[in-house]
Order: sequence, then C-alpha cells, then structure tokens
Amino acid sequence: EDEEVKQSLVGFMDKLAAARDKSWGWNMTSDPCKDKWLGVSCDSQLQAVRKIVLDELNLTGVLDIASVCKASSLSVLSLENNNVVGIISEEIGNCKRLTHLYLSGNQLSGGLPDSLKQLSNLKRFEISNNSFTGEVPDLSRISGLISFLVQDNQLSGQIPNLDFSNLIDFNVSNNNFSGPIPDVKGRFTADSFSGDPLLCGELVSNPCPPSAAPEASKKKSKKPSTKQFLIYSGYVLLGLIVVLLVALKLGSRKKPKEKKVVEVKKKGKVEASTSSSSNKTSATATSVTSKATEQKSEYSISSVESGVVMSSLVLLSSPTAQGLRFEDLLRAPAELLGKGKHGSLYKVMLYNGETTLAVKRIRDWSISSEDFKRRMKRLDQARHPNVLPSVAFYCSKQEKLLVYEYQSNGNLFKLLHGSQNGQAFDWGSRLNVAASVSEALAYMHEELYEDGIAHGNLKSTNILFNKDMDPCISEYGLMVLDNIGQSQPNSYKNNIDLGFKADNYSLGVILLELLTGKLVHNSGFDLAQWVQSVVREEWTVEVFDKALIMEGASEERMLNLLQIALKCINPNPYERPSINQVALMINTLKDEEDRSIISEA
Ligand SMILES: Nc1ncnc2c1ncn2[C@@H]1O[C@H](COP(=O)(O)OP(=O)(O)OP(=O)(O)O)[C@@H](O)[C@H]1O
Repeated sequence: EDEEVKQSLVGFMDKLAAARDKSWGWNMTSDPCKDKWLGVSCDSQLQAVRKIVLDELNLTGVLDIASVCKASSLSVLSLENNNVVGIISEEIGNCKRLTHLYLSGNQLSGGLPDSLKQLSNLKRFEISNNSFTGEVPDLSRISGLISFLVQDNQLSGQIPNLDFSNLIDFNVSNNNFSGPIPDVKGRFTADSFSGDPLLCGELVSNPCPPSAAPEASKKKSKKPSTKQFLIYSGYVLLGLIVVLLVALKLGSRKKPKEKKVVEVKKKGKVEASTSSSSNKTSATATSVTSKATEQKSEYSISSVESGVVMSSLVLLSSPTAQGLRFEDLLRAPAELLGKGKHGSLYKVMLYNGETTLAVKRIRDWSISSEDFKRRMKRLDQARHPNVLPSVAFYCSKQEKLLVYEYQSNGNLFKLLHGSQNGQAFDWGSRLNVAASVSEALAYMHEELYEDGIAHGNLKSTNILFNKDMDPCISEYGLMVLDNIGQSQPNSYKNNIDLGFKADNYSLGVILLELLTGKLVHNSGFDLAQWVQSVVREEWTVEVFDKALIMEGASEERMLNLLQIALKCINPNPYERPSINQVALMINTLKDEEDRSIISEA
C-alpha cells in the first residue's frame, strides 16, 4: 500500500485499539498486504487494501471513518460485535468502492450522514444494535442494495424509500420510525417492523388513520415543490450559461476555422507517414503535405480528401473531451491497436502524451447519421461505473469515429490468457469481474431496452481494466448487426429482443472463460460446446481452471457459477434468464464468498 494510506490505516487502528498485540501488524514498519495485517485482505493485482474485517476483537476505541476511507479501494469494512464508539462521519462518502458496511453490535451513535447516498456500490448496510438517531438519508438511488439491517437503534422519520424488490435482508424493528409501512412486495414480515409503535399499515395490524396518508403526502408535496422549483431554476440557469458559452466559443472560433478549411483544401490531402515495422502512424502537423503518394492517416476522413467541409467532433459529457478538436485527433501520433472486420482501433497520444485516447473507426455501418447521433447521445446518458463511456464521436456518411479514454491496464482476455507477470487471477477476483460485468450489463439493458440498444459484441477483449483494476465494458452499443450472428449463430438479426439475448449468451461465454481459463475458440475447439459435452458426461469438475482448483476455490460456488453460465448459453434464446436475474444470482454467490472469507478471517 501507499505510505500515506498506510499511515491513515495505522491512525484508524490507533484510535480503535491503542494497546494491541504486535502480531496484528498495523504499524508503519510493515505492509498491510504483504505482511498480512490482522483482518486485512488485499486485491491481488493492485496490492491495495480491499477488506478490513475486525469482528469480535473487543475493540473499545473510536471509529475514525475519515482515516479508513483514505484506502480508496476499500470495499468491505466490518467491525461487528465490538464496543466501538463514535459516529459514521460524512467522510464515508470518500469510501466510493464500499460495498459492505457491517457495524452491528457496537456503541455507535449520532445521525446517519447524508453522504451515504453517494455510495453507489453499496450492497449491504448493517448497523443494528447501536444508538443511531435521526432520519435515514434518501438511499433510493443505491440500486444494488440487498441488505438493510438497522434494527435496535433510535432512528426516526419515515421508512426509507428503498427498492424492496431487490432487498434480501431488511429490518427496521425497535426504532422510532413512524408513518405508513411502504409496499414491501410481500418480501418481509411484521418482524422486520416490530417495536416501532408509530408505524401503521396492514403488516403491523395497525391501520393507518385515513388522514395520515393524505397528510403525509401533503407535507411531502409541499417540501419538494420548493425544492423542485429551485432545482428547475438551477437547470434553466445552467442551460442559459451553457448556451451562452457555446455561442461565445463558436463566435470566437468561426474565423480561424474557415481559414483552416481553406488551408486544408489548398494543400490537398491530410497525410501521414506510416512506419511499417511497428504499426505506428504519426500524423503530426508537419506531415500535412500535398504529396499525393503518401498514405492518408488511417483515421483521417474522406470528407477532407474530397474537399467537403467536414462535420465536427461531437463532445459528450465526459470532462476528458473538454476542448478536444477534430484537428487535434488528426494531428496526434497514433498507433494501430487492432483491425477487426468492422473497424480499427487506434491509440492516440495528445498534448505530448498528457492525454491518451482510444479511437475506434467504424466503416460500412449502415446507420443514418441522425440515428447514429441519437444513439451516441442516448448511450451518453446511460452511465454506469463499469461501462466505459465514449467521450466524443465523429460522424460522416462514410465513417464513424468513437473516442474513448485509453485504459492502460489491459483487458480480461489478456488477464486470462496472456502472461500475467506471475500474478494470479484468483477466484475472488474472477467472481468480482463476473459480478461487476453482469451488474453493469443489467443496468445498461434496463436503461436502453426501450431504445433497442444492446451491447452486440460482448467478449473478453471488450472488458477493460481501469486504473483501479475495476472491469469496464467497452464499446457498448456499437452493434454492427453481423456481430450478433457471430457470437450466437441462431439469432435473428433484426429482432431487438434477440439482440439482448445474444448479450446474454456472450456473458455466459465470458463466465465460462473465467471458470475454465480456456480460449473461446482455438483451432476448431469451441468452449461452449466443450463445456456442455463435459457436463453431459458428468465430468463437470474437469472443466474448471486448474489454477482455481489449486487455489482451493469453493467447488460449490464454481459449480453454481457454471450453472448460471450454462443457463446463459441455452441454445433457445427465450429460455435464457434476463441479465438482471443473472446479476442477482452472481451477486448472491459473491456475497456468500465474501461471507465465507469474513468468517475465515
Ligand atoms: N479504450 C481502450 N483502451 C485501451 N485498450 C483498448 C480500448 N478499447 C479497446 N482496447 C483494446 O484494443 C485492442 C483492439 O481493440 P478492437 O476493438 O479493435 O478489437 P477487438 O475488441 O478484439 O475486436 P472488435 O473489433 O470485434 O471489437 C483490444 O485488445 C482491446 O482490448
């Protein structure tokens, strides 16, 4: 770990247990990951602290959230059944990757910070048996929450607005909650609400007074209306500022731009010199020459060649693209990374290597410019932390360019099949990838179903690792219809539903890759067929990657994941489960895995 993070962690432990056994580690002369501090688990790739589990250790000190959240990769914090005092401070919002917070059975107090609602990855929130007071912040936007246990505190206000169809554990009993019990979709019984005398509803056999609901909604509707008014005025103001800025920018750029087009026209072609040995294409300013013999930059556009004024680069909402101009892309040194059936991918270094982008050039995509633009803008709205967004795009009749941030940590294919510099890709990390990818895909499917935009080309080379080594699905929605047929031979190209079901199949194949460590296709070998035949012969355990067996990964959970994968690759698309179901099943498995690690620790 980073020295600074280490220092914060030691500070966190100093406050929890000033006098502690030396054998725990937790000091500046050792490393939390390499020297295995008590209760600490690390990410095998990043060597960064992922889990801190310090249950039942008689800790009597103060909880220092600010320090522990300096470990930015922290996903699990568990201090159950100690005697820790203090509060959950606002800095909890810095624990961006936190998925599991277990603080039940302590003497924590104070209100719950508003920043809790920023923890978009949170799955389990368990703080029962403490002395928390006040209202619970609005957690309705944390879509992945599956456990919410806050019983035996002094929380008040209305029951928080959660997605009850997603929750597996829920308990608000023995608090001071009041008002009507929401529709829990038949998933929870009266036990979850007992000991809150001010609650009303059928479940607790305490009918709500007829005035209660309208009163509550009256009160509610009054508050948001002022709030909404402020929000809307904010939007209008923001809109005006943006329009003004754009107008100013356009005004200031107009003249030089016209000049540039004339310049390009005069010079004829935009040229680039290509170094044949390294695939490197450099299209620097000096290479803009009129020599007809030289090759055109791979991603320079035909409209320039034919002298037609080019349409400009459309910048999307990512800050990376701010100020990016099409000319910048044309002039920057570029390296060809891959050339597929439908397009090529370039690594482009801008501003002396300050920014590195990946530019996908797609040819022959029979989509109208309008549809393409609409699609790109729609994709820009559907954002998920595990989906790589496009930062800009360019569209002409002949070709489309899509610009992404370059991810330097490689892709899932390389991690599984390439040389890993001796680093193991362990079962926990594989399950993590499966859970994150399936969740992200489920989110995108839900957001984009109405628009009929599936991924269309999901495979392990399209799962990239970002700087935190979190998996990110790339090239979502660049579906060239042929590709659906490629990943799933029986699909009917024009049917949107089948497009989504094809993603499902592709996800199943990725799960098989994670489980077997084998290539999807290899000189006549077909992974899906092979796994199905081995399972038919009842030699199921034979399919698993030897590295996983050696590591002692749970056979039961590997078998469960295999069952999920087999459901996804069902030859009948309509019998495949939805990605939402798949994500839920994988997350339950991951939770079991996390639980087992916590109980082992
Ligand atoms: N934004 C990115 N940052 C870094 N590497 C990327 C990025 N996007 C793609 N890559 C990598 O570049 C290589 C080439 O990508 P490309 O998309 O051309 O090929 P592919 O994924 O194998 O095939 P397809 O054309 O079917 O998508 C792949 O190894 C891919 O993982």
